[in-house]
Amino acid sequence: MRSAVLKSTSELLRRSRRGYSSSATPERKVAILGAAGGIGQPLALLMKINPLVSSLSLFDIAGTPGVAADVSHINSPALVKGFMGDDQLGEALEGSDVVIIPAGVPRKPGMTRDDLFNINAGIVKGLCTAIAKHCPNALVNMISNPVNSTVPIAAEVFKKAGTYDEKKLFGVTTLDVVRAKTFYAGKAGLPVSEVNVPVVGGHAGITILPLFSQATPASNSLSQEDIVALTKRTQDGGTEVVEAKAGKGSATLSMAYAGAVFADACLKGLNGVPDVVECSYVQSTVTELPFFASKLQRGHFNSG
Ligand SMILES: NC(=O)c1ccc[n+]([C@@H]2O[C@H](COP(=O)([O-])OP(=O)(O)OC[C@H]3O[C@@H](n4cnc5c(N)ncnc54)[C@H](O)[C@@H]3O)[C@@H](O)[C@H]2O)c1
Ligand SMILES: O=C(O)C[C@H](O)C(=O)O
Repeated sequence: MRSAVLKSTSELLRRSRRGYSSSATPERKVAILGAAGGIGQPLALLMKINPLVSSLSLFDIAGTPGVAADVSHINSPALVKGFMGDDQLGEALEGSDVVIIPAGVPRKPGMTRDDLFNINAGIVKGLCTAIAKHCPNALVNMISNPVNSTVPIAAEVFKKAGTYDEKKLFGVTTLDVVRAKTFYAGKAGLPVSEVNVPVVGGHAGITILPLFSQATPASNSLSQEDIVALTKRTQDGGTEVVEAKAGKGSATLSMAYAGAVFADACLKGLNGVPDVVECSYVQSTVTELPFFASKLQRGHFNSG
């Protein structure tokens, strides 16, 4: 009996240290802007079942009452509310710890991410202006493309509002990492759950730089041709999905997964969980470029 109690207490402490104990976990509000979209809906589902989320705010220009009603029936702790239209944006954002932005148009075959700039830049500008006003301390996870441009746009909006903190603005490049891990593990015949591959640079074509030389576990079965092919497939991963969807949009399900992984890292960082490491596109001094994706750890995900 005593050993069972000790065992369950130590399990509780272990989970608490990892940020998973409901009694020890701080209340965290997550807002998703663009929550009724192709990424937004499965991302809402994944954030609803994340035990670190206590309040989930789903905002879009249309369709959020239905998504919120649907997701809210899942028996996990997060309280879900839907918000629709500009006049509800402030309330959707108020008190948010993490804001995830998949709002904007996706690519169709033949388009580059840059072709989305004109529409998505305006959407991101409007949403970031509201973030600066209603939750200036939130961590912002930018998914909307072109990420290489929407992140600098967000930075300028926050600078103008006087709320910019370079450690709180992230371009979500996790899908590049997810793809690199999957393709590398498949080719090298390694268990995918044990594989790690850093991806640096940016989030468009040749700016996506998977570092297979730093992949773990290392593989000595891959030739130089294999590495070239893996690099190209990772760089073209988005286009592979856009073409396969044949006009019905770009990656949504794998992106929702990747977005949920990255948001979870942000929440763990905020909760003081040590050793959180993810790649992300951020303001950087790693190269001469003002923004660059690289491995982030302490200092970005928490203040330690
Ligand atoms: N970072 C990445 O790795 C990555 C991966 C996949 C897709 N994306 C990008 O994510 C974006 C969304 O893709 P999707 O497939 O979900 O598109 P989608 O069209 O299915 O959904 C976008 C949603 O944004 C909403 N929206 C538009 N303007 C808005 C506004 N002002 N405020 C709030 N919501 C607004 C729309 O109503 C829609 O529900 C695209 O720009 C796409 O290129 C990025
Ligand atoms: O490729 C796209 O347009 C969407 C996204 O950036 C992706 O990498 O899947």
